[in-house]
Amino acid sequence: MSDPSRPIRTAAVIPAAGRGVRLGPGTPKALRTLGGTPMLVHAVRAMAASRAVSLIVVVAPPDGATEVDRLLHEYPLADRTDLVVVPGGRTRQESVRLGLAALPQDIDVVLVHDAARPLVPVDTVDAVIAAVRAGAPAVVPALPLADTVKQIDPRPQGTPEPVVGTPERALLRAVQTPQGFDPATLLKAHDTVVEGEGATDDAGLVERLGAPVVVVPGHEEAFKVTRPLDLVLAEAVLARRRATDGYV
Ligand SMILES: Nc1ccn([C@@H]2O[C@H](COP(=O)(O)OP(=O)(O)OP(=O)(O)O)[C@@H](O)[C@H]2O)c(=O)n1
Ligand SMILES: C[C@](O)(CO)[C@H](O)COP(=O)(O)O
Repeated sequence: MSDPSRPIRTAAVIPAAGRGVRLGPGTPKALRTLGGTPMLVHAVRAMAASRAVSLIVVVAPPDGATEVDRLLHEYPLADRTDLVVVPGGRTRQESVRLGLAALPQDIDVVLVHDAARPLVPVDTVDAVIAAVRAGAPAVVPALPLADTVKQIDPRPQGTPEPVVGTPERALLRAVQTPQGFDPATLLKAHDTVVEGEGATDDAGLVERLGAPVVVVPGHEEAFKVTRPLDLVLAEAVLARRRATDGYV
C-alpha cells in the first residue's frame, strides 16, 4: 500500500527525437532556436515552471543524447527539478515508450509533452496535473476548432478527394500537450497497443484500452511548431512575452 504522507510526484516526458521534416531541412526541430534559445529548452522550462513537476525525462534523437544532455546543462533549472536525457526511437510512440522506461516507480502523475509545443503556459500544465490528481486516468488539453472539418475518401496525390462526411464541429476538439496520465494506465497502453494502429497521441493509446480520457481547456499558445509559419508565430509570441512578462 502506498504511504499517504508521501508527497505526490509528477514527472514529464518530453519526446524531442523528431527530425521536423515539415519544418524543412536543417537541425532536428527541437534544437532549432526560438528567440535565440533552443525550442527544447523552452519546452523543458515550460514543464519546470509547474511547481508540481520534480522530474523531466527528455527523449533525444537516437544518436544525439550526449549532445542534448550537454546542451541542457547550459540552461540550469531550479533545484527542485531533476533532468534525465535518454535516446529516442524512429516514431513518436517509440520515443515516448523509451522515455517512460526511464521513470522511477514512485511517480504518481506523468505528463507527456511535445518539445514542439515550446510555449504552453504553466496554467495549462497545472490544469492537466490537477485533473489527473482528481482521479482522471488520462487528461488532454484541447481547443474547439475554428475550421469546418471534412472526412474524405483518400485518393493518390493530385487527384481531387471525394468528401464523405462533415462531422459536427461543436463536438470536435483539437488536442494539445501536455497530456496527463496515471502512470500505470499509460504504461499499460504503451505495452499493449501495437505501433502503427493509428494512434497519433498518447491518449489515443489509452482510448484503445477502453479507459476514460477527459478534456480540459487548452491554450492558443500551446500550438505545435510544425510548419515554417508556426515558427513566425512562435517568435512573435515569445517577443511579446519578453516585452511584457519578463519571460527569458
Ligand atoms: N521519432 C520521433 C518523432 C517525433 N518525436 C517528437 O514528437 C513530438 C511531436 O512530433 P512532430 O511535431 O510530428 O515532430 P517531428 O516528427 O519532428 O515532425 P515531422 O513529422 O514534420 O518530421 C516532437 O516533439 C518530436 O520531437 C519523437 O520524440 N520521436
Ligand atoms: C500529440 C499531438 O501533439 C497531439 O495533437 C499530435 O498528435 C502529434 O502529432 P505529430 O504528427 O506526431 O506531430
